[in-house]
Amino acid sequence: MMSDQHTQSVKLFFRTFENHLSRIRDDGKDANQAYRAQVLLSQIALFEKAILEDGGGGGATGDIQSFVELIDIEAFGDLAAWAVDQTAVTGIRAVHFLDQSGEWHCLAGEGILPMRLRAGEWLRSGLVAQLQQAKNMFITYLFGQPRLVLQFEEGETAVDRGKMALFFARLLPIFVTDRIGETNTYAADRAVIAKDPHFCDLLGLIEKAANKDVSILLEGESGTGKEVIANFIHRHSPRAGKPIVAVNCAAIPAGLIESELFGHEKGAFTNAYNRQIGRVEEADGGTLFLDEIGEMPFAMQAKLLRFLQLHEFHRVGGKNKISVDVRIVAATNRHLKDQVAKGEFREDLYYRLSVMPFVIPPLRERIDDIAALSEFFFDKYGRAFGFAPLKIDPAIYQHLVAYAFPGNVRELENLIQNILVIAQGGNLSVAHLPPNIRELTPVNLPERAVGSPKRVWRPRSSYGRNFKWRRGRSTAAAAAGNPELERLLSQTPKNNDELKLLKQEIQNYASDLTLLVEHRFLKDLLDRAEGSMPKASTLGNINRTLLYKMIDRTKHLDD
Ligand SMILES: Nc1ncnc2c1ncn2[C@@H]1O[C@H](COP(=O)(O)OP(=O)(O)OP(=O)(O)O)[C@@H](O)[C@H]1O
Repeated sequence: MMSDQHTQSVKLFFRTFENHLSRIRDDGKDANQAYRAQVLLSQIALFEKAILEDGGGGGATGDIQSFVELIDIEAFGDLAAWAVDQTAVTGIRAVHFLDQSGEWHCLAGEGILPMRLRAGEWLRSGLVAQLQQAKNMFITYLFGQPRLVLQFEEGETAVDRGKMALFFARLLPIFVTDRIGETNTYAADRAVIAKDPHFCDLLGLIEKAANKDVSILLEGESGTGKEVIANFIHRHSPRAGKPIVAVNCAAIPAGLIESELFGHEKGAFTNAYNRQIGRVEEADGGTLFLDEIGEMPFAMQAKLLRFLQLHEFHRVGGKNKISVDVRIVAATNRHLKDQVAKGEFREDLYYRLSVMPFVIPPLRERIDDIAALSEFFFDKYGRAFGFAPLKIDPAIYQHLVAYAFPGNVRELENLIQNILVIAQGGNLSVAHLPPNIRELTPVNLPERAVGSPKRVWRPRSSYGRNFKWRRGRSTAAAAAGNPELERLLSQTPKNNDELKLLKQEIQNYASDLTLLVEHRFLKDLLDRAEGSMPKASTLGNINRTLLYKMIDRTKHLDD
C-alpha cells in the first residue's frame, strides 16, 4: 500500500497531467488531437484508480490501433521532461523514443539504453513489456512496434511501474500529429457538455465572471453539474495553474468543519496527534469550492465570514495568524435566500458569497443537453467498459428526452452506464431502457439535438454580432517616451506583406522586453533562494526543467 504522502503526490501528478491534456485540447491547433486528449481526460480517473489501487491493471481502453504512428516528438519530449522532473511521483528516470526511421532519441533524463530488444528478453503483457534482466526498464508498444522505453529509478518506487508504463503507452497516441479523418469534436470543454442554447449563453456569462476575482454562488438542483461548473470557473480564471480544493460542507460533522477548513495544531484536541493543514491553506493562490454551503453550521458561518473579510485565520489551537489568498466558489441545492429569510443562513455571509450568483437549470429544461450528454456518456463509458463502437437506435434519445430526470445529469450518467451493462455494448435499442422510460411517449427531437452538425459550447467572442472599435490607447500614447517603440508604431504599412514584416519586428522587440523581465525575475528568485535551484523552483512555483530553460535563454543578459 502507498503512504498518504505518495497517494497525494500521485493525485497531484494526475491533476497536473489533466492541466497538460486540457491545454492540448484547448489550444485549438488540431481538432483530432484535441479529441484524443479529451478521450484520455475522460479515462484519467480510471488510470488514477488503477495506479493507486493494488492489482487494478489499468482497465481503461483506448483505441490506439486506429492512430497513425507519427508522433510529435517535441511535444512528447516536453511531457517526458516533465515526467522526469517529477521523478519522486512518477518514478521515471529517463525516457527514450524510437522514431519511424528506427532511431532512438533520449527525450529526457540520463540513462544508457541497452539495445536489447530481441524477443525473449522482454516479458510482454499487452501494450508494455518489462526487461527480464533489468526490472526498471519498460518498453511500450504502438502498432506492435516498440516505441518508448521508460527507465525507472532503481529499487522500490511508490508507483507501480507497469501501470505507469501503460499510462504512457496510452498517452502516445495523443501526440500523433497527422489527421485521421472525421471525428467527433464535441469536447469543447473538459466535461462541460452543453448544447442547449440557453445553457450555452449561461456558460458564456459564467466564463466572463470566472475571469474576475469575485465570489461566485451556484444554485441548482442536485446533479445539475454545479461541481463541474466550479471546475470550469477555476480553469477559466487567472488562478488556473493553482489548486482548486473542494469541501463538501454537508459531509463533514459540525464539530470537525473548522479544523477541516482551517487546520489544527498538534494537541489542539483529542486525536490531534499532528499539525494538520486546512483546506483553505491548501487552496492558497487558487480556488476554494464550498459545496453544499447551505449546510454549514451557523456558528461556523461567522468564522467563514471573518476569514472572507480579512483573508486570514488561525488554525484550531494555533496562535499565529495565517494569511491566504483564495477565490471562493460556493454551491447549494437549496434556495439560500430562503434560508436567510428563515434565519438559517447569515445574510452578511450570503452577500459576501453571492457577488455573482448563477442558477444552473435542471436537465429537464435543457432538452438539447439530454441528447448531447447521452451521446457523450455512451461514448465515454462504451470505451471505458471496452465495448466496440456502439450502434445506437436514435429512438433511444426520443425516450430519454421525454423523461424528467429528477436526479439530473447524475441520474442520466448512471442510466447510460446501466444501459451499457445490460446491453453489453453492441446494438442499443429502446428495449434496453428501463420500463418507466421505455413506456414514455417518444418526443420528436429538434433537428440540432443529436448527430452532426454538433452545436457545442465554445467560448464566445466578446465582440458579439457587430464589431465596434474599442476606445483604447492610441499607438502614440502606448509608445510615449520610448523612441524605438515610437519608431515601430508610427509606421503605416501599405499592404499585407509590409504589415507582416512590421508585426514581426514588433514581436521581436516585445520578446526582447519579455526576456528582460524574465531575467529580472530569475535574478531576484535566485537571490532569494541563495543560489539553490531546488529552492528557487519551490519559491518561484516553477518546475526545474523550465527554470533551466529560462536561465539558458536569458543568461546572455547577465553581462
Ligand atoms: N455539463 C456536463 N457535462 C458533463 N458531465 C456533467 C455535466 N454536468 C454534470 N455532469 C456529470 O454529472 C454528475 C453530477 O455533476 P455534479 O457533481 O457537478 O453535480 P452537482 O450539481 O454538483 O451535484 P450535487 O448538488 O449533488 O453536489 C457528475 O458525474 C458530472 O461529471
